Amino acid sequence: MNHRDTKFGSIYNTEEALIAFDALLSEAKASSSKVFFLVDENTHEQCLTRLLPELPNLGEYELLEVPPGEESKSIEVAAQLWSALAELGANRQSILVNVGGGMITDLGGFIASTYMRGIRFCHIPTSLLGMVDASIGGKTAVDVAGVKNLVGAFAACEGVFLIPDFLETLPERELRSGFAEMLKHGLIRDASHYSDLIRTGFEKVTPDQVRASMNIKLDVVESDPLEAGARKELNFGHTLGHALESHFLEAYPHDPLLHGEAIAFGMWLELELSVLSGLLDAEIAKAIQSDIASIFGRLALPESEWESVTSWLKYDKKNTNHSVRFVLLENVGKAVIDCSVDPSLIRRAYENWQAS
Ligand SMILES: O=C(O)C(=O)C[C@@H](O)[C@H](O)[C@H](O)COP(=O)(O)O
Repeated sequence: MNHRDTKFGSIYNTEEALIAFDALLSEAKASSSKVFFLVDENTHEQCLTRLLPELPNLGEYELLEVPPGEESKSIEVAAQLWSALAELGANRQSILVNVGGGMITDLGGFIASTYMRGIRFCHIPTSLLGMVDASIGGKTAVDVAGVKNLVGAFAACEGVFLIPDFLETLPERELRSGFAEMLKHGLIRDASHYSDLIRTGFEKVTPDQVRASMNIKLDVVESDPLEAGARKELNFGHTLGHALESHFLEAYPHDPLLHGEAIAFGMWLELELSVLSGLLDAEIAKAIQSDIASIFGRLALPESEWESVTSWLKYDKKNTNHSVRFVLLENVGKAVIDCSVDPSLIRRAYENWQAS
């Protein structure tokens, strides 16, 4: 089978994914393990209804549904789901199947790894971001007090079943959001992956490119599963990106930035910081920043809002002794972790961004 076994579960690709998932269901049926699907309203309608008829071994199952959007990735929704699992008779033999984007796989992974101190779970990522990033590597989390992924745990799932056909169900904005994480993989580890993606564009992303991006993430995660060092590279664009995302969730709850959009702007800013810190050639940064702007547009952010954005930096998990640590680039494909940056440079990066 064309799959890759990892410390955080096996990854099954394309044609093999349905067969492998059906085999898991068959095993669950044989051992009378109760199966629960976690979906949001969109993935229920557009993905689960397409998936279920393809599964000859699907027996009885229970459905858990949450509203779409980052607001569902909360401790309150997690508590409702724990209660629902208990009421529906979930036990240590049960398996939770998370069908959705990053919000569903982060949330579902979190409730499964904590319910009864951990039940089996697997992911069927339906968004580009879920496929190349969120479903891989065992990070589970909910947002607390507005802080992205503040509470969670590393937990291994039974498997990630990758069905690229689900990309057809995605609105353009979601596809573009996931593309940001693919660009990130190229920027931190593989210049040719980056150029290939820029040549293709997010609208025409191919299953091969999805697999290539996923494999970059897997290589990083396998080398440092618990983020003691190299895995921090995957946080390029996320220090300021998460701060932007938290600010928008708080200030514009009905029109927040998507995760990948925030990360794209975060990467623009952290490229600028890489130049201002003397690590990266300004021309190289300018070319990538122009790629980012042509895909994600520009974001006008008044100074008063920038103050709010920077106030979220104190919660970043990479901080050391209360000092913010960035992941910067010294070249395309070469990231540097644990970079401390003078606050005046962060301010200049913002000013240059707004003037660009
Ligand atoms: O898997 C990782 O490690 C990452 O940092 C990948 C990120 O793209 C991803 O968004 C992750 O969920 C962010 O994690 P966090 O540790 O910064 O909350």
